[in-house]
Amino acid sequence: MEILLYICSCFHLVSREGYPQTMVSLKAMLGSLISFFSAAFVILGNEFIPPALRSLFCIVVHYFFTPQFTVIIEENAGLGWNQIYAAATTYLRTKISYSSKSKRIKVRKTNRQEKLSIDIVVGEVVIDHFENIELKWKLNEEKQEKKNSKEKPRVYFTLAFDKRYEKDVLETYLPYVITRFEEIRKEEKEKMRRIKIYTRDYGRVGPAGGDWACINLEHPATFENLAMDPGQKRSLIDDLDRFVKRKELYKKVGKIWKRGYLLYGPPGTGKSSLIAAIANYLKFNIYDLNLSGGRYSDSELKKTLLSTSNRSILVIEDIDRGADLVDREQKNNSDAIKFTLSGLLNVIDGLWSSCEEERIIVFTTNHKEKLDPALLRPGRMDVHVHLSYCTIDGFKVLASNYLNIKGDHQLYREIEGLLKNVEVTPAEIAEELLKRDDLDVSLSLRGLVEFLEEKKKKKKT
Ligand SMILES: Nc1ncnc2c1ncn2[C@@H]1O[C@H](COP(=O)(O)OP(=O)(O)OP(=O)(O)O)[C@@H](O)[C@H]1O
Repeated sequence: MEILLYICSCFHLVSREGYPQTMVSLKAMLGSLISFFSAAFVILGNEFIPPALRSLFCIVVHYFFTPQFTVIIEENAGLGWNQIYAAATTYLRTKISYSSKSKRIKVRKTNRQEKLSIDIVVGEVVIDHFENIELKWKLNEEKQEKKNSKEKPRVYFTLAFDKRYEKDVLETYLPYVITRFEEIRKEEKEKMRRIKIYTRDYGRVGPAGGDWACINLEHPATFENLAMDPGQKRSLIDDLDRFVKRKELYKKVGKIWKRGYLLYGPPGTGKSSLIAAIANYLKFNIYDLNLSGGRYSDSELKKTLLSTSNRSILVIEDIDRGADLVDREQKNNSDAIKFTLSGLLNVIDGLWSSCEEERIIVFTTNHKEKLDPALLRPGRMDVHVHLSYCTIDGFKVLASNYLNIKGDHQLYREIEGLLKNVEVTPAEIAEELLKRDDLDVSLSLRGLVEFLEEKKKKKKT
C-alpha cells in the first residue's frame, strides 16, 4: 500500500498526504513521469547501466525538462518608455554578430557611423551567458486584434532561463544589462561627438576674458595619414592610451590627471597636424591659447583657463616666444603681460588640481633649444616628440595618401637616396605631389625626384 501511494504521489494522482487531486495537468504528469523514471534510472542504473550513458541521460533530462522561467519586457511602461526594453535592445546589439546563430539580422548605418550596426529581428532568438546562466532573448511582435487598427503592433522581449536563477536574473543580470546599456550609449555618444576647436577672439572679447569662440574641427589628420616615424607614432599612441586609462592611478598617487606633450621641429613637419590627429583619436576638443596675441593679467588668464572643459587639449603654440614673455616681466613694465610661461604652468596646475577628468596640454616650438630647461622636465612636458624632415617611411605614408600607392614603386630607391641627403618637410612633399592635376603616379614621382635633385644642388652651392 505504501509503495502504491508513493507511485501515485509521483504521478500527482494523490497528494503526498493521500488525498486525491482534483486536477491533473498534462505538464505535471509529464514532469512526474520524468522524475519517476529518473529516480528509477538512478536506482537501477547504478547497477545495470554504464556511467557514461547515465550521465548522458541526466544531461538530456536536465536540458529538456528543467523548469523554465520567462520574463516579459514590454516596450512601454505605462505612459513612459520601459528602460529595460531600451537597454535590452542596445545590449543585444553587442551579442549578435555575423557568426551568431540568428538566421536573420537587421543592419543599418548612418553617414556618421564608422561601422554597421546590427539589430535583433522579430522572432529571432539571441543566447546570452551570464556567470553560469544561459539566457534566451527573443523579440516578439503581436498585431492588434481589431481589424484595420491603426495602433502599432505590441512589441516585447521574452527572456527565458532556468527557474532556479530567477533571483539572480532579476537582481543582478537585468541591472547589469542596464549598466552596460548606459556604458554603450556613452561610448556611442562619444563616437558621434563633433570635435570643436576653441580660440580666443580678441576683437570681440573684452579684457575680462573667459570667452572662447569655437568651430567644428574638420581637420582630416589621423594617425594613419600622418607621415611620422612608425616607432615614434606607435609609442605616442600607446602613451595616450595608457594616460586616458589611468584615472585611478593618478588619484592614488595624488597626481593631477594631466599630461604634457612638447612637439618640436621645423615648420611644416606636422606639429599642427599631429595635434589634430590626437584630438580626432581621443575625441577631445582643442583650446588654442595664443599667448603672443593676447594681453592677459593673472585674473584674466585664470578666467580663460577656467572656462575650458574637461577631456580637452590645451594648445600653446610657439612657446619659444615665451622667452619674450619672461623678458617683459623682468622689465616690470606695467603694460606687459603679467606672467611667465612657468607662471602660467603653475596657474594651470593649480586650476586643474581639482579636475575630475583628464586634460592634455600640448606645446609646440620650432626651437626647443631656446626653452628654459626647467620647463622641459617631466610633469611639465612629459613627452617630447620630435617632428623632423621627411624620411622614406614618412614619404610612403604621403604617397599612399596622395597617390594611393599601397606597395612599392620603382622610383622609391631613388627617392630614398635623395631624402637621405636633402632636408625636406612633409608639407613640401605634399605640395609637390599635389602639383599635377591628373595625379599620374609616375609623373608625380618623377616631378618629386626633380624637385629633390634641385634642392640637393642648391644645398651644395
Ligand atoms: N607629418 C606630416 N604628415 C602628413 N602631412 C603633413 C605632415 N607635416 C605636414 N604635412 C602637411 O603640411 C601641412 C602643414 O603642416 P602643419 O601645419 O601640420 O605643420 P607644422 O609643423 O605645424 O608647421 P608650423 O610650425 O609652421 O605651424 C599640413 O596641412 C599637411 O598637409
